[in-house]
Amino acid sequence: MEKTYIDALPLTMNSSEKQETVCIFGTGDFGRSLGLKMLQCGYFVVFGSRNPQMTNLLPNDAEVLSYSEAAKKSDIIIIAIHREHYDFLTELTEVLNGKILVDISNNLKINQYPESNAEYLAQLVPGAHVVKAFNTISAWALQSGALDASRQVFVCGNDSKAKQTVMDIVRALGLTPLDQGSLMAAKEIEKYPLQLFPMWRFPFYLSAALCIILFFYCVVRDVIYPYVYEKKDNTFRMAISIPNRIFPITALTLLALVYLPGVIAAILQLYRGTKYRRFPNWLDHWMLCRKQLGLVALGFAFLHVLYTLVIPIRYYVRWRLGNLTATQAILKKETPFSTSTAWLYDSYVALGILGFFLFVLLGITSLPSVSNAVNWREFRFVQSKLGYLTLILCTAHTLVYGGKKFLNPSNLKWYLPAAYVLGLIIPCIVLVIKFVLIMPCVDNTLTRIRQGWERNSKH
Ligand SMILES: Cc1cc2nc3c(=O)[nH]c(=O)nc-3n(C[C@H](O)[C@H](O)[C@H](O)COP(=O)(O)OP(=O)(O)OC[C@H]3O[C@@H](n4cnc5c(N)ncnc54)[C@H](O)[C@@H]3O)c2cc1C
Ligand SMILES: NC(=O)C1=CN([C@@H]2O[C@H](COP(=O)(O)OP(=O)(O)OC[C@H]3O[C@@H](n4cnc5c(N)ncnc54)[C@H](OP(=O)(O)O)[C@@H]3O)[C@@H](O)[C@H]2O)C=CC1
Ligand code: HEM
Ligand SMILES: [Fe+3]
Repeated sequence: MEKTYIDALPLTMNSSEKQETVCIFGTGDFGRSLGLKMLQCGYFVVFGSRNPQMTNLLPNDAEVLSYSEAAKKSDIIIIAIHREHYDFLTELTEVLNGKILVDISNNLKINQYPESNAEYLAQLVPGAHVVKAFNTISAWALQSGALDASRQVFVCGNDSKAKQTVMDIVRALGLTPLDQGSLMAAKEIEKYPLQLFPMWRFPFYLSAALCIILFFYCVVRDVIYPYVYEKKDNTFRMAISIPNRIFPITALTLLALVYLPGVIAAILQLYRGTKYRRFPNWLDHWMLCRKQLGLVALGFAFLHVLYTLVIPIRYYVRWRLGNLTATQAILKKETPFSTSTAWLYDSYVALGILGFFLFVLLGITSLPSVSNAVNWREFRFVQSKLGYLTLILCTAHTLVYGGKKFLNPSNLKWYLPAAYVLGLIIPCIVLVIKFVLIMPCVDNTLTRIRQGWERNSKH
């Protein structure tokens, strides 16, 4: 028989200690991958199968029996079968009674059934202890070892001893068990593998909407307006200069929206005079998505820096510079050096660089390997204190860039101000309110509330 890759693997450790036996129902993708992993981690595995003689894909150290025979061999039975095929388990209630049944199943869509698969299994075999686990791990990741993405195994069950036993197996396989409580949590756990970036949706939709609105705004001001009034074809601006307005303004707006909920939370806590009331759902959800908002903002800031780097090599910039020089040479006219303008340009670029530096630092601290290495106070110092400093620097960068243009009526086109003015609205609101909140009289009250003081305390 040709050597399959399975034979080559050093499957079981030659340990004298008693190998715990685990039974796996189902010899499909997941059953096989989990069985192989368990053998490698020192367990003895018995497979239950409809056709025990078909064992070529299974590790040779494993035993393959009929479902009823296999169930007798172990107190722990992992059901690696689709929920649709559970009904045969009702014929095995005798032998399954008192045993731990591990439900690992997922469905194809959220809320496909009224109850979770694990609760359905508990209804089918009421005498067994059903524990939900492993459903967020993929068979492929188990097999290939590329578990970095999903090392976490969400576990829930009504019998704490049974849950502990399963969590010990999860740890023995080198995975991280997360106790989610009673079997009622199974419904939520079965949703996890079906969700697609749940916390990234709001930031993505918001930034897409911002980019679209800003694109049309800039096209009206920078392309249509000059065409109507000066017959100038500025359509080429849509390649670099308009994106280099859209991206930084989106980055700045999103950055401000990261800190706006903290400010709203503070105002709510001051207004209510307590911290013991839940925030409205929209604010809670917004708070929970701040990391994703911040990282998307950082992405746009990176784009802005890249687009800015290419400004000097753009044909339009070099043409304009060359033209200006030639005109000055012909007219023998020189533009006197203006220190204030030099100051203005260098300072706004310097502010942008410093803002961007801190922005990247925020991004680095949000990497799990870094955020796990700092304590909560350090994390909050970076994320909150330095976060606000980032917002201040980037807002100042934009304000100084706008400089005097801001007040110049000729800058209005069809009464529309320059796009960067729109980008300054939310950051300035956040910074002004934050400035009020850190006033000692306000800050002391807020700190007391956050330490548990209540204005209308009942005790
Ligand atoms: C690039 C980048 C990366 C980021 N990465 C992360 C990240 O990894 N993790 C992260 O959390 N944020 C991240 N953020 C978002 C932001 O930096 C943090 O959320 C930061 O802590 C917000 O600070 P804050 O002062 O606005 O509010 P906070 O410091 O969160 O809160 C201000 C006050 O509000 C109260 N409060 C806060 N949340 C609640 C709540 N849910 N219920 C009741 N009271 C509450 C607290 O008492 C707190 O003192 C990132 C931002 C950026 C730009
Ligand atoms: N694949 C994955 O990455 C993951 C799978 N899961 C869950 O694990 C369970 C198994 O998934 P997977 O291994 O991929 O599925 P497969 O279809 O590959 O295997 C299912 C196994 O169930 C057994 N079975 C028992 N009765 C029936 C029946 N009537 N019809 C068909 N098969 C039957 C079969 O084993 P036999 O022929 O030996 O009886 C079959 O091999 C599912 O609940 C799935 O949601 C969870 C996380 C990830
Ligand atoms: C290395 C860092 C940075 C550099 C060198 C830089 C440089 C520049 C330059 C040269 C401009 C003018 C662009 C033009 O005239 O076409 C500009 C505009 C702008 N920058 Fe930056 N910047 C940096 C970081 C940032 C960051 C981090 C933000 C905000 C999060 C930001 C927000 C803006 C905004 C809003 C504008 C105005 C865009 C417009 O309306 O034209 N910049 N920046
Ligand atoms: Fe969410």
